[in-house]
Amino acid sequence: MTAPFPTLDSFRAVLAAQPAPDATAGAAAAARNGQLTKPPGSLGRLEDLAIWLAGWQSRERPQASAPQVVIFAGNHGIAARGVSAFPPEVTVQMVANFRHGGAAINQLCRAYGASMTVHALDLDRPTADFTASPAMTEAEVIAALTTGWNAVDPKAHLLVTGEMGIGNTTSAAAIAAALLGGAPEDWVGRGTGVDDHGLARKAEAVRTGLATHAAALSDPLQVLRCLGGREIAAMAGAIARARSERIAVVLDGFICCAAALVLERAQPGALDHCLAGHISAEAGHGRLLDALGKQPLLNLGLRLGEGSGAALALGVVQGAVACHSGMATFAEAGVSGA
Ligand SMILES: O=C(O)c1ccc[n+]([C@@H]2O[C@H](COP(=O)([O-])O)[C@@H](O)[C@H]2O)c1
Ligand SMILES: Cc1cc2nc[nH]c2cc1C
Repeated sequence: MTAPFPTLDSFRAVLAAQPAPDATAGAAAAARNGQLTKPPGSLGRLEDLAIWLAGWQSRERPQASAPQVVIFAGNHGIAARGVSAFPPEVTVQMVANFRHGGAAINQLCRAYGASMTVHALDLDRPTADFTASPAMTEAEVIAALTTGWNAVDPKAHLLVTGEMGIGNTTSAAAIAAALLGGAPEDWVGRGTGVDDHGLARKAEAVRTGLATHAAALSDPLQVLRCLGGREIAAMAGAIARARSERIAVVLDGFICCAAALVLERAQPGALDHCLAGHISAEAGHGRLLDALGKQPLLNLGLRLGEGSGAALALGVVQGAVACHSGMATFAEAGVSGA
């Protein structure tokens, strides 16, 4: 299927016409939850998770055995400004590692029974350095959104969007600063491990980028085009497609959430089908999650990206679904109620 948005304005229209969860299925799942052999509420957030997922999947008993992980890779012009601890060639090298099964995300996909696809977006053609000109043309950002849109398997029970892109924490920080305000220093972090000088170069790059594109920043989709990257746009496209298929999404770290933020700002409520898988160690992620109104499932100090924190959270969702669908009711088990 080709994506139904040849322009950013048509993508905006797609976002404005997305489906809602099925309240009847949610109510049926909540009723079942109330009958299960446990004190009411004793499974905490697992109960809410299963009920929420039932609404999106339109079934009383939700499923989580067939999750999909999509990994998008992109290269960034901003990387030439000394904003990463690693050189840009690592992006293409890690794509090869993903394809050979050697990365962390490959192991986590195996652990949780997730399928995984890897999408390298024009790696030999980095985006423009956003301090000087827009990172992407409209055609380029549409192409990346379309790659993301088309990467989603409509049969998946859940979606994780992951990324790989040297320099992309600077791009994500610029997006967050543009859409949420605050100082560049509030949004830049150590990324792959930059020192204090690298951190200062990141803040300076964000400051210059915001000044260069000031006239365009009132439109979230222009923020994505001017300050984003191809893998960031592809994640936004995949998250939007998942919503159109009513597939719930588990968000990953700082870069994934910056992509998601673009959708939320373009269309409030666009992330109702998303949950925060984890809080990453990247400095601005907690503030970003607060702005999205999402409470992370896990806090493990991860700062890897590539969908790893969200993939780990798949295990929690699978636990929630296993309890909801497999437990006996008080009546079935002959257990006395309160
Ligand atoms: O997911 C996160 O929160 C996260 C935090 C720090 C770094 N990363 C990963 O590291 C890369 C970006 O870091 P950097 O220093 O090159 O901007 C990119 O490939 C991300 O997947 C990811
Ligand atoms: C080695 C390496 C692996 C990664 N995976 C996601 N981002 C990454 C960044 C680096 C540098």
